[in-house]
Amino acid sequence: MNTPAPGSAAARLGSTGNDIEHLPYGSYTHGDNGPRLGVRLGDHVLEVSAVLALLPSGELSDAARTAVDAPSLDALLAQNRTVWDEVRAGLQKVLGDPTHGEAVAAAAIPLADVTMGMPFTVADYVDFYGNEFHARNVGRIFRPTQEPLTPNWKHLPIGYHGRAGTIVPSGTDFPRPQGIRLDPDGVPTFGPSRRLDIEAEVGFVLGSPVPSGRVPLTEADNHIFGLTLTNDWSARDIQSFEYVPLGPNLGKSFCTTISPWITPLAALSEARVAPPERDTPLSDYLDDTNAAPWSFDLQIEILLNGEVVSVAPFAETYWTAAQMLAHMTINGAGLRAGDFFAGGTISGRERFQRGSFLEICWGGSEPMTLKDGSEFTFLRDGDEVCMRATAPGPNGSTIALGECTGRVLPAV
Ligand SMILES: O=C(O)/C=C/C(=O)CC(=O)CC(=O)O
Ligand SMILES: [Ca+2]
Ligand SMILES: [Mg+2]
Repeated sequence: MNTPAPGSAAARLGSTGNDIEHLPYGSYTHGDNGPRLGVRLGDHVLEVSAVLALLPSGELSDAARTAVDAPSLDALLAQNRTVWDEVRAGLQKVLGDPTHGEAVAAAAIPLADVTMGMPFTVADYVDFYGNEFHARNVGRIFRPTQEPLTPNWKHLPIGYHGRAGTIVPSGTDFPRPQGIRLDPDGVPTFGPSRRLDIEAEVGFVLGSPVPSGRVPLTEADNHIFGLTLTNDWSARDIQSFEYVPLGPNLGKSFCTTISPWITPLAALSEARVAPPERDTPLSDYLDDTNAAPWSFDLQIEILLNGEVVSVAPFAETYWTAAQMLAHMTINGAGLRAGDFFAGGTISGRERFQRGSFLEICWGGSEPMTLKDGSEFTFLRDGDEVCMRATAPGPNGSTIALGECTGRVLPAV
């Protein structure tokens, strides 16, 4: 990797996974100050507007200066790729410059001293179903007498609209959801979920609004600002009773956790890989035969109470984020700054590459044995799930995505 100039903030503060090639954004509160838009360098957060104020006057556009003088990413998302790139280049310039190293390091705040909030205001939220291994597994478990893959699956990225208002930043504990599910005798009964689960996903943050419709595959880079690890907590018993025929609703709308750090797309330039080979001809708007590679080499580790229980390979996801975005807008629907979509539960070929306990433990019929010898199927009160991932970064660096953690509290 490029060694940062001695004395620069990058040299003083940067660490593997969070060096000058990464620079994820978040919204932090420090004592009575904040929330403010921050950028992460090593185990510190820096106020973006303060860092960019160190650029020589005239080097930053008014649009960029105004957008970062803000509590979160919202104003920056409302700008466009040119401004996004300008801000990142400005941060890299200041943080790599030894002249500013001492001042920036003195103003840096240890992560242990801040509270991270939602990095942006979620506008609309869509959750896709883009991974073929997951879709086949869930099909077999939920609909054992039918073809696992529905007839539409290879023709379009299936998705449903989720609940934007219950997306929370990592570290937010939540009570076990309650709802109507079948009791052991098959009678619909109200009560706490008995099949509380996770879904390991990558979420994509959108910006550069389009008032109405159509973001072609070639424009995806101009609208996908960045990405974040996402856990779409799912109450399988509530979900499996309610979802016919309109899809998931309360079984998934109680809480969705994201990492508070949004990794900019530019930091993942080296992690981009081709998606799995397509075996079904696609409509022109989805046909990515000759498109730039739009998948990512990301291995997502899933930890249950600190124990790694699965490693989910994102690159196995069949539909790409560019295709999902093209699909979301092909009917004329525009996009707003802060729109967010998750790509679907990530699973691979092997059992311990699956991104949900539903799949790993096959609907509860195949418990897994934890390190302490106990058997596990679905989440218990007090369980904590953490997701983390690394990817190859620019110039030989490593990108460590921000962690996505949550804990289940007893039902209220
Ligand atoms: O009913 C089904 O086949 C599956 C439902 C889901 O798993 C929904 C979901 O959240 C999609 C995903 O994350 O892949
Ligand atoms: Ca999901
Ligand atoms: Mg959810």
